[in-house]
Amino acid sequence: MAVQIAPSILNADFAHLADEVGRIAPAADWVHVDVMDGHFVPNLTLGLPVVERLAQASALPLDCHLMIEDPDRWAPGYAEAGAASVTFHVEAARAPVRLARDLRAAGARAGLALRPATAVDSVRDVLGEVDMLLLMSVEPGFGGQGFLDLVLPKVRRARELVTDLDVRIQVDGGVSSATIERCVDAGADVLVAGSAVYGADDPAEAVRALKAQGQAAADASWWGGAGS
Ligand SMILES: O=C(CO)[C@H](O)[C@H](O)COP(=O)(O)O
Ligand SMILES: [Co+2]
Repeated sequence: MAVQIAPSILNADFAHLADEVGRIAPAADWVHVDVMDGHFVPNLTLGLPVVERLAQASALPLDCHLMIEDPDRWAPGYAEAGAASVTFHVEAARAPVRLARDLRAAGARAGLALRPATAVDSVRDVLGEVDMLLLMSVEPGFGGQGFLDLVLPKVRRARELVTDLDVRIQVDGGVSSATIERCVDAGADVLVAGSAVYGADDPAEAVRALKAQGQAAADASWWGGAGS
């Protein structure tokens, strides 16, 4: 299974978003768009109108990470706006199964996100309804935070639980050349990297380097190639 890199534009220049996506487009698999509402997390970023225009302007598929309250109400709009993947937090959703089905019906991949303190086993019965499980390795809200090692056993557990399912495991927060191997070795196959990519002189080259490092770790891992 190919390891994928989804650079987060959280630390990109918001005045030139389309250009910033263009800088990673030659190397990235997705562009990770962090939507924050100032309620679910103590930060406010961007919303539906920006995502709608970015989906039209971007050469990459949009991987929207919704850190918002009431995703049951708002998330399907992101799928309709053109996001290829829409991930909502289980801590905020009232009806995660229905919402995942709504997202898929709207043509998007459905993702379920867990804050660092939320146990993977709490969503095991829902995994058959989603395309991706996002495990946060920082408290959501800000880029540039230190990686929380506590995510690693959660990633391993998640990889065990999706053995017979077509579900990607995404790790988000503090992913860099110093942490990516541990994430992939545990079982992650989609890595979000914000500051490690946009803080580099050559963001596309940073993505290529992370991908090569991640793929080598996957090939050597206990689960390597086991996923679909
Ligand atoms: O969801 C997020 C924060 O809530 C971001 O995707 C994440 O923090 C990426 O930035 P960095 O790689 O700098 O940690
Ligand atoms: Co994110």
